[in-house]
This record gives sequence, structure tokens and C-alpha cells, in this order.
Amino acid sequence: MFPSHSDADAALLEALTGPAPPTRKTLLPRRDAALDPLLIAAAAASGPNVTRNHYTHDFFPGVMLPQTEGSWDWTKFTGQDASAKSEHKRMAYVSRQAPRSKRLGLTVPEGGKENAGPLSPSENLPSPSKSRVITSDSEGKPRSRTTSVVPESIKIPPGPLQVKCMARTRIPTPHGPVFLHLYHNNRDSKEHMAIVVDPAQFDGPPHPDSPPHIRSKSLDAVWSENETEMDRITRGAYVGRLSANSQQASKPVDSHVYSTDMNNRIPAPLIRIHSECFTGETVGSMRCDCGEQLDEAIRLISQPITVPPQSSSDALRTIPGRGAVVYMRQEGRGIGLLSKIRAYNLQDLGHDTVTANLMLGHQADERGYEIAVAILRDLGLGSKEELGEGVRVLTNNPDKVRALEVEGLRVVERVPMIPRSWKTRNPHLAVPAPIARAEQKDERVAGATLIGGNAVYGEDLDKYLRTKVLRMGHMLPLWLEDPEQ
Ligand SMILES: Nc1nc2c(ncn2[C@@H]2O[C@H](COP(=O)(O)OP(=O)(O)OP(=O)(O)O)[C@@H](O)[C@H]2O)c(=O)[nH]1
Repeated sequence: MFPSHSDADAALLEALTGPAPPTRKTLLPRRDAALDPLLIAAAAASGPNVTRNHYTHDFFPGVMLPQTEGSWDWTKFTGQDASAKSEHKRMAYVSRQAPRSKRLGLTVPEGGKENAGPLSPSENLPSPSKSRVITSDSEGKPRSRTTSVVPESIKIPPGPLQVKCMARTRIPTPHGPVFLHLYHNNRDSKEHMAIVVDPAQFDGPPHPDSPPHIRSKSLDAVWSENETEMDRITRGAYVGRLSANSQQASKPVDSHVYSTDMNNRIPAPLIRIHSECFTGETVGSMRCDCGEQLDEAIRLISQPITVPPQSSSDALRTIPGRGAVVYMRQEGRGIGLLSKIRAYNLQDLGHDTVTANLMLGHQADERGYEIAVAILRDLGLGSKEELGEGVRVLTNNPDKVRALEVEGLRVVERVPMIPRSWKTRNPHLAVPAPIARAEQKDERVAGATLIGGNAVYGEDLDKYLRTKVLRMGHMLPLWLEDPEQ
């Protein structure tokens, strides 16, 4: 007999989605096997049983308790465990699923490494994957640990510093669209990023009278012979605006070539090297202005640029803003989040940000800019070797500018970053006027945690900025003392 329409539909649905999960009615109560001395003897005689589908059948006291589940060493079981009894731990005979390598029938060669990254969706679109390595302990028992396996095709060989843009995507922000680039390098294991502002790229190839697109050479490169267009597009190597109707993979860029004429007429791209600050950017801390600076940098870079006319008969023209924020994972000026949190406590005791670092055995600033400059070079920005564009750098930190130049960046101008609260603040008020008004009306005052947020302000921030000016040479007028300065 043929199934009715509804039966066929149900069968098709089950084939596509798997069997429906049991409903409350059909759910059977869990039945743990009783403690059977024969079972204990059998298990003790043969050890943990490893089969293709079940890694081990074993006794687990307190099974289902997260702290003991799966971590129990059955060889320690004596059968008379007083503490287990007193804690009313249950004993259950349970099966554990085999590791993925076993279930998939992958061989584990001597030394432990699996022969393939099983999670790689395609050889052409490789990504580092976590993999279980099976080793054995001193008693010969199998032990597994997780390790990161980087496929050959994306490994960056050791040697001179190299950076590689692993993927790029469009991110809409309150200031306009940006392209987020994720980089790997052969110096550290951090995923540094570049936030590229260049919306002109959405309109197709650059106009002959427009600046070149800001593109990553390593991203646009061909990674392997059998790389497909779809692989390239998926990792972000496409041109124009990606959509269901527009899917054009990019071509490799040999070098970034710039028209000198254009270089002379439009300002150099605006860039910022920004250091990660979890507290300022995520928690909304008002101990520092990092969240606000990240937001302000993207806002400033996104401002349209006025191009002066070539001749008196030409009209003024504006082009979209262009530049990049290189987002370096250098939390706490390179000392890491743990030390920064400790430094904050020392600051609460009355020490400033520099002294707190020194008290913890760190330098005031432990950042290096080699990788940041390599990322900019990959994007064709500020390169001295190629006929690249110089850059304007958004910073108040003169040491940063010097360090960037030492690393080979062509800096044509330093552009200051004035704290927002300093722009709007009446020197006689403790908080900026718009913020004070909002607080009076009991409105929510947006912090700068989120891009597009408001200004950060407060006593802690004042102290922090003051130290940056007085001890770290940051080039900001300390208007609190002399607003006319
Ligand atoms: N150790 C330490 N790091 C801090 C503190 N406050 C912010 N940071 C970190 O400082 C870094 C930002 O550096 P800043 O010194 O604020 O500024 P800069 O990058 O040198 O200079 P600008 O370009 O002008 O912003 C981020 O990594 C923050 O996590 C602090 O009190 N102690």
C-alpha cells in the first residue's frame, strides 16, 4: 500500500531533518542499571571497553553531576568508597561516545596526530581546526588532548615577518560600511584585525580619477591551484558589493600602484593603530577613552573627502572617506588584561597608570608595531618600498608615531584625537553640558561601549588623560588647568 500524502510528507520531513525529538508523552524515564557484581567483575576484567560506536562502558559514581561526569578514573574504584557513599553518589553503568576520529574511522598514527582536520569544510577553504590528539599515559591508557591543526596551505612559514589576511567581510556600522579583515601572522598567535573604510569599492572598479581601492594583497592572492571562485568569495576575495546577484571574485594584486596626481590632490588616507581594550570597548569603562577613540576613529575616517578641482572649470567633488583602523590585540598597552586589572587596583590606591605598570614589573608601554605596519603594507598603505601612499595617523602619542616610522611606515601627518568630552565641556562644569542635561532629564546617557555611542567622562578618565599628557608625552592641551591653552 502506498503511503498517503501526509505519511509521505512526514517521511520526507524525517528523512531531511531526522526523527522528531521525543515529546513529553513519549519520553521514557532514565533507567540506570542496577549495580550488579557480575557486571563489575566483567568490567574490571576487561577494562574500559572500546568499540567503534562506544568509547567506553564503565561505572561512573555521581554520573550526571557535571563535576564528576566523564572525569572519573574507574581504576580507582574500590567498591567500598566511603566518601562516595556519604555523598550519596549514584553509580551507573554508562556508555561514552567514541572520539570523532574513531567514529569516522580515521587512523591515528603513532605520535597521536589525526591524519586530517575533520572539520575543514573544503581543502580549498582551509581553516585551523581543533583536533583531538590521542596519546597514552605512562600506564598505556589512552589520553586525549585538544590541539590546533593548521593545514599546510594556510601555514605561514617561519622566517621574516609575514602577515596574511585570512578573511574579509562587510560590516555595516552607524558611520557607514566597513570591511573587517582578520589577519594571521608568523610572530604571535593573535588574530589582529584591520577595519578598512573604503565604501567606494561597492561601486565597482575605481574611477581613473579616484584613489585606488584599499585592498589586501594577501587576501586577493591565489592560495592554491584548485581554489574555486566560490572559495575566494567565501573568504572575502571579491569585488564590489556581494549579494545574491553580484558575486565576482577578485584578481590577485601584484603591487599597489598609485597615481601621483591623485596623491597630490587628495589627503593621504587616515589611519589609526588601535590597541585592544576590553574594559573600555566592551564593558563601557570610563577609566579610559579607548571605546570612544575606536568609535571616533571610524567616524573620522568615514567623513567624505573634498577633492579640489584640477582646473578652474572643474567643479568641487567629494569622494567617500577612506582609511583603516588596525586593531591590535595588545590589551593593556601590551601587558595583558590580567595585569591591567591588577594595575587598576593599584590606581585606586592612588598610583597613576604608568607607576601601576612599573609596580607590577611591566614597562609603561610594552607594545611593538612591526605587525601593525606589515598589515598596513599588505593593504598598500604607508609603504616606503612600493609607490604607496603615505598615511595620516590618528593619535596623540608621539612615541607611537616614532615607532611606526622606525618600522617603515611613511607618516605624512599626525592627526590629534581630542576626547569628545573635552570638545563639549564647559571648563566650569564637571561633566560636558549635553551629558549634564541628559542626566538632569534622567535620560540614559550613552557611553562609548558601542560604536556610535556618546562621550566618556569622569574623574577616573580625567586622571588617566592627565597622566597620558604629563607622563607619556601625549599631545593634548590640558584645558582643565587653562581652557585657553
Ligand atoms: N596598562 C594599562 N593599560 C591601559 C590602561 N588604560 C587603558 N589601557 C590600554 O591602553 C591601550 C591604549 O593605549 P593608550 O595609552 O590609551 O593610547 P595610545 O594608543 O598610546 O595613544 P593614542 O593613539 O593617542 O590613543 C589599550 O590597550 C588599553 O587597554 C591602564 O590604566 N593601564
